[in-house]
Amino acid sequence: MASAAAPTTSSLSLAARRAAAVGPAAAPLRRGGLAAGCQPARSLAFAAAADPRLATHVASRCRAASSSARGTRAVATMAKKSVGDLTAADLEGKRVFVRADLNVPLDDNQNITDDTRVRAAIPTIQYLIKNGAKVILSSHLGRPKGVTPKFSLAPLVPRLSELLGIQVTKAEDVIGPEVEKLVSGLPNGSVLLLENVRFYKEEEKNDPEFAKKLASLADLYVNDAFGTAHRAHASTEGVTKFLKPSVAGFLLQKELDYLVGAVSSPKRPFAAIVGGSKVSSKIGVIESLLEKCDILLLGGGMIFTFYKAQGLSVGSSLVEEDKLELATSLLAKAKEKGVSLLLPSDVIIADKFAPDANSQVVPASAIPDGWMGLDIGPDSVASFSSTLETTQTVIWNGPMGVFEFDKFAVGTEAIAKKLADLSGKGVTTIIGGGDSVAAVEKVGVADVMSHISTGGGASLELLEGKELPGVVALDEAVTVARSKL
Ligand SMILES: Nc1ncnc2c1ncn2[C@@H]1O[C@H](COP(=O)(O)OP(=O)(O)O)[C@@H](O)[C@H]1O
Ligand SMILES: O=C(OP(=O)(O)O)[C@H](O)COP(=O)(O)O
Repeated sequence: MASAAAPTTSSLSLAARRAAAVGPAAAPLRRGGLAAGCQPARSLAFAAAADPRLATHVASRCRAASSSARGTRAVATMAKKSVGDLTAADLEGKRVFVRADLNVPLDDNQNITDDTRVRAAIPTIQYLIKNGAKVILSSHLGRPKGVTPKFSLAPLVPRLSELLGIQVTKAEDVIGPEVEKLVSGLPNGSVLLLENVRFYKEEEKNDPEFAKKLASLADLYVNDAFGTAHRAHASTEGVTKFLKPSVAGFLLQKELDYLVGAVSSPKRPFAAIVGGSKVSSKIGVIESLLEKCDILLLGGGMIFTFYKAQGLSVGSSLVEEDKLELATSLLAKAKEKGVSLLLPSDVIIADKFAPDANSQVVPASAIPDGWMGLDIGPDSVASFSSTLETTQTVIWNGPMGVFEFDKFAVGTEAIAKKLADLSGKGVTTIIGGGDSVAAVEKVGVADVMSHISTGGGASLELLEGKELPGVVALDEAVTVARSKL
């Protein structure tokens, strides 16, 4: 069984949580894709920052086009009414319940150590306050069991106020008379942050009575909590039954545009890079991407299960013995679908699972007993890089090696730099949450990527082709496309 254990996710910060061609050598690439101008390329992200309504309209048009062109259920059902569809006439003086994902990492002194999710929540809130709404902002933080002071949302207030340029008020509770009093005193264009919604166990139980109480605070609902959209909780799903309209915020919409829209109708060639520790946790993603991509590059701990399935010696590398058949069938499936599946041709091996392990580069077919592969080697980096040069869209999920150890972060960092380089050349680059986001941030190239997901679990579910309850519950924007399905 596996002898190399990956660091546990709980030991990492949120950010950190947060080739030998063995398939067909050079299978012909499928062509096709969506009409020009309908790719959610970087220009859309910039447009969203400058004028969210513009981005909304471009994105809606693209989603409508992709739905009718391909008739895919996932794309059509993800076409949701947007906050950008609401005007000042809809919003002025209205109480708007905004569910955001402000689940940020805090240090021992309650300082925010990564404010990505706070910054990502700003465009929606800003749009609402500019249009005269009264924003009732809700989020969870951590996984508290009941009221737990260290999980209070109080540390969020200064950063939110700074980013919004107004003083955000905070309620001491989530529902109840005190909160109602604060809401009734809100002036237009203000923000009231509710306390951690998970202080109520009814939240995660999606209790209808609790959802009704949340809803009673407001006139309409905006869900911008992408990172929590895979949870059917009272503030993400239940509340929509009592508030109309229920619409998507700009962040949620952008995540869907990239993780569903760009992946369903990519500019081709479309490459997927999948890494991480185990093949078992990425089966759904690999199977789903095999239906869509032209090229699949595999890295991380999972490659050793593929090597072993092909009869190679893997030393004491991470192997899932019960997934050998699965690995063989995934290779066969790639061949059948005409997808170029590349495994690394060389690896960096270590004599122990530790940052100071002795290491050497060996061909994938020559891992000695007692040594374990912890990163992809230089030939693989070169080969993956030249393959990526041919692409127009790349999605990446999972590191190429044990990037938490500097010695074995080289492959992951090289891929991050390559994607940054391609992004600069107009390739759509999507980083699908989890540890690859941490790697991109570590290399300092996060800003140049087309899209970096703010949700690990949520992006994984989307990439597996699942629908997210927090999205499904929102009002539809496109009715014509649905009726064609
Ligand atoms: N060769 C390897 N052997 C053991 N663990 C690995 C290897 N390559 C990567 N990992 C580990 O995989 C973990 C990330 O896996 P996973 O959680 O599946 O990815 P993600 O968070 O991106 O979805 C990292 O902690 C990394 O150290
Ligand atoms: O951090 C989150 O998810 P992620 O770790 O999968 O990115 C979200 O805030 C969801 O939190 P949860 O997994 O406690 O529901």
